[in-house]
Order: sequence, then C-alpha cells, then structure tokens
Amino acid sequence: MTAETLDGKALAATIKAELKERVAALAERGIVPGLGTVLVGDDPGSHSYVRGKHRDCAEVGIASIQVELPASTSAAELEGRIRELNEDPACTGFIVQLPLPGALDDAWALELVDPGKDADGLHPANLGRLVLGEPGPLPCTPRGIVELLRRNGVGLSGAEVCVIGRGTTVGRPLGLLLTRKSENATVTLCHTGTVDVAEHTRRADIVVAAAGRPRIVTADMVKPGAVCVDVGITRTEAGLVGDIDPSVREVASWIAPVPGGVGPMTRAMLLTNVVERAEALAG
Ligand SMILES: Nc1nc2c(c(=O)[nH]1)N[C@@H](CN(C=O)c1ccc(C(=O)N[C@@H](CCC(=O)O)C(=O)O)cc1)CN2
Repeated sequence: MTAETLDGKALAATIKAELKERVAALAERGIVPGLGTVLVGDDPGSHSYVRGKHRDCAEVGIASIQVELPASTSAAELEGRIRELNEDPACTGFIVQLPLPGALDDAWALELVDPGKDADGLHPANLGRLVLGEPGPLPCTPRGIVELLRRNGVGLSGAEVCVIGRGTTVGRPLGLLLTRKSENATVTLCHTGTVDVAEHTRRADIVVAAAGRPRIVTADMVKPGAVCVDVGITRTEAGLVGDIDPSVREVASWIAPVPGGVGPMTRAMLLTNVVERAEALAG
C-alpha cells in the first residue's frame, strides 16, 4: 500500500478562497477584520510563520497589525504591548507567537490576551470553553487537523486516535477536541512518560505525531491502513524533517506530510478564527 496524501496546502487554498468571500461580505457592511501578531526575538522559524500569517491576511483582505520586539524585551514591556492590542479597535483578534524567548513565560503572556480577541484559542478561558464544550475560538493546529481529516472523508466517530505529544498548542487541546460529542473519537495521549508508545500506535486507526522528534513513528509502529498525521517539524541542514518516517507511506492509507499537510491548515484556521470573531461582532 502507498498512502494517499492529505494535502493541507491545497485545502488551505480552498479555505482561503471561502474566507475571502466572507471578508468581502463584511467589507460591504463597513467591517474590516484585523489580525495582530506579537513576535518577540529572532527565531527564524517564528519570523517565517508570522510572515506567512500576514501574507495570508493580505490574500483574504484581513488588515495586519505587526508588533515586533527584540529578545531583550522585558515582561513589563511585553505586557504593555499586549494590553495595547487588547484596547486597539482596529485589532479584532491577535496572537502572541510561541515560544517566547528567554525568561518570558508563554502561559503568562497568553493569560494577558483579552479572551474575546484570542485568535489562537489558547487563553485559559477559551481552553476552558473547549473542555466544557462551549463555543469559542479553537486552537489552530488541532482545528486544522480535524478539518483536514473531515474534508478528506476520514471518519472520526468511533475511531481510535493515538496522539503523540502533550504540548499546549497541539497534543493536549487536540485530545479535548477529538473527544467532543461532535467528533466522538477515542483518544490515547502518549508522552515522554509513556512506557511503550508503539503498543498504543499499533492499535490506532489514526496516529497524530506532534512530539517534534524526527522520524519517531516508523512503519512497524503503524497498523496497515491507518491514517497518519505529521505535525512535528525539525529543521535540519537537509531541510524540514517530520515526526513520521517516510517508510510509513508503505503501510498507511493516508498521510498528512511535513511540509504541506498540517502547517498550512494551522494558518488557514487562524484566519477562520479571525473572520468568525469579526462576523460575531458584526451580529
Ligand atoms: N501563537 C502560536 N504559536 C505557535 C503556533 C500557533 O498555532 N500559535 N504553532 C506553531 C507554529 N506555527 C504557527 O504559529 C506554524 C507552524 C508551521 C506552519 C507551516 O506552514 N509549516 C509548513 C512548513 C513551513 C516551513 O517551516 O518552512 C508546512 O508544514 O508545510 C505554519 C504555522 C508554534 N507556535
């Protein structure tokens, strides 16, 4: 078997075209959604992701507000810039690009964001809404994974899903999202304390690898016909390497690759959160 590709790049382009129409409809009512980004430090990956987010905004007609700060930024200064965006009427939603450098604490910064402007769905109040099954912005990567599977006809209800990685942006919220009644999957969340990861992945209909450890999922760990979603990105001299070994293609039915799978969907879901919020504000 050679796995078919879950093409996140193509799907993200379709979603952006859909959003462009919704943004045009808002513009006719005099409403322009505005996405703010707060980028601290000089990590090349973070800079590239934020540039991509603003390119996407331009493509669909969302206004961009960019705050760029040096790695030496103090907690007080960062807090001030976040509070400015909370108050800025042109900014309908914003994100703090993670991870923050040095001693700046990710969780502390996320908590400063007005939950009503939390375009990433990572504020504790919005994660709480996810736990309770209440409406609110959803974390972009988990939402992108669910959308990628759904729009390709991969069934989630009743599926055994093994998620590797318990990080705040992907693994943990993905577990919450997949176990909602609307998704109805059974989730096993593996992490560094899991004794035998392969024992869990081999039982799974869907494996999501979000550990950020190159090629940790190999063909012998995957049930024939399973769907595999690669989220981990490691930059090497040879290029980007995912968490899923290329040999898995011979065993899986579908694979979301790195690059071109979940990454573009993360960006498309950020735009979706921004547009949905602007529509809700417009009434
Ligand atoms: N505030 C946030 N910080 C971070 C998030 C997040 O959702 N919110 N997720 C990641 C980084 N990220 C978005 O910010 C992100 C990661 C990867 C991609 C992407 O398009 N990847 C491409 C490869 C691009 C490349 O690296 O050359 C792909 O997989 O095809 C987009 C966004 C951590 N921080």
